[in-house]
Amino acid sequence: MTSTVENSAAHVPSWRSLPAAQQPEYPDQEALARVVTELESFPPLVFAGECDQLRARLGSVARGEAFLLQGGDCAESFEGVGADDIRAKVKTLLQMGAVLTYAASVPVVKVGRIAGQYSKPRSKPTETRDGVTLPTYRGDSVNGFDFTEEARVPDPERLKRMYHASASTLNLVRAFTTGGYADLRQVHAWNQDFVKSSPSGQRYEKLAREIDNAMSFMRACGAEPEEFRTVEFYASHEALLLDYETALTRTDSRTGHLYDVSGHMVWIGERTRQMDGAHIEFASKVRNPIGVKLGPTTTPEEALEYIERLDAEREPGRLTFIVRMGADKIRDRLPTLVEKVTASGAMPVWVTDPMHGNTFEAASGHKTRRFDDVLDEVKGFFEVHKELGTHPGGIHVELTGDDVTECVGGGDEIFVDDLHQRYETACDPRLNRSQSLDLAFLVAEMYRGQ
Ligand SMILES: O=C[C@H](O)[C@H](O)COP(=O)(O)O
Ligand SMILES: C=C(OP(=O)(O)O)C(=O)O
Repeated sequence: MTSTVENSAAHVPSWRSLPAAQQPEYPDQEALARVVTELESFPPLVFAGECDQLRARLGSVARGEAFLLQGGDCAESFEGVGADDIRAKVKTLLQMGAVLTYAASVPVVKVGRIAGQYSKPRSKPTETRDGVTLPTYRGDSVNGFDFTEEARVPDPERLKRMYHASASTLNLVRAFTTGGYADLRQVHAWNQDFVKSSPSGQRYEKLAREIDNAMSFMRACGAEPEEFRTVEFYASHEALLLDYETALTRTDSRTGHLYDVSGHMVWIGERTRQMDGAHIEFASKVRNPIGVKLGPTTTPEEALEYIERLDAEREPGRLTFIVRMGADKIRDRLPTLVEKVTASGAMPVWVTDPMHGNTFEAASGHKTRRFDDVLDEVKGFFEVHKELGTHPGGIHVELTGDDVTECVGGGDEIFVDDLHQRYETACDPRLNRSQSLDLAFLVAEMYRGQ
């Protein structure tokens, strides 16, 4: 991972002249220009070689040899850059990874929605409370969550805070995943604060004992691979704010290619995937593995055009389609997409995001999701792939390591009346730790049945 990445200020990025949806309207353009110049001088957050490695891992997923677990916050916050918060998220993903690897017997590629997920596209530009209308909150990278006029003004200085928050997070994630915390001999330790109180924790503990036995057996046979001690973990976020992503796009001196060094993988969201828009053009120019969210209105022709634009070489691992149709639509809409894409000879990674198509507002006013709808969309995704003989490549979920009450249902059931108890998300409702583990067990069962 020694590639040097140079600043690409000399390149005139083609995407800058195209319409870009969901960008903040900064009142002070000179301040923005100063911040962008500063960001261009900052070192990369990830190395180009790491992005290549993730592309290769996703290539295995595309070929049906591995499974992608992508998850983390809906919106990271600058306040959440504490060790406890980050550890809880990493721990949850490691536990889910252990469940999937062991119970589904498949290598799991672990990618966090982490260290860069600070920007949110919104349905409406404004929010009204008690007759007062203010600009909507667009993530800590843009404006403040507080409902005040001052907080809601987009501030370019926040782009620098996003960079520094991402750097600290990534630093800790790297320490956790390579410095001993992710050692498989810790499978029990990850569960310690959790096991007694929760059914999923108890189920996990049983699985951890089996993993322990399997490892003891392997050690007795003289085998203790490096993979037991460290975990490959990658960072991803939505490439939404093009001022930021462009400033962190650099030329890799090894190859001369552009890489967005703000994260290993970036995705283009449902609201910014316009074919003639700046986001798709941007994604077409960088060599990172790219995700595109596909909502229920996506046509097969569009999917094929994304492949032409983003993966003309048909390189397995380059393009991931993150399907978020809703539990009520996936069985109807996904089959034609998969059929036509497969018939074209392309081999994208197919991943289900069972969160974004299943949001509704509870009577209390909380945005929420039913665990059963999430599960049903995942089931639909597996059914479609089974029917077509294609590979259900992974899941993409919004989750947290904390015991929040944002989504209803799950084995340790949360009811609509519980939502107010710990509703902490800055934007969309996340699965809590227990619901995340429940989901991992159920997905492992579905994968085995495939
Ligand atoms: O996380 C995704 C979007 O940013 C989010 O669903 C938008 O939410 P909104 O419809 O409340 O704007
Ligand atoms: C905004 C998101 O999703 P989508 O683009 O699918 O709505 C997200 O994943 O944060």
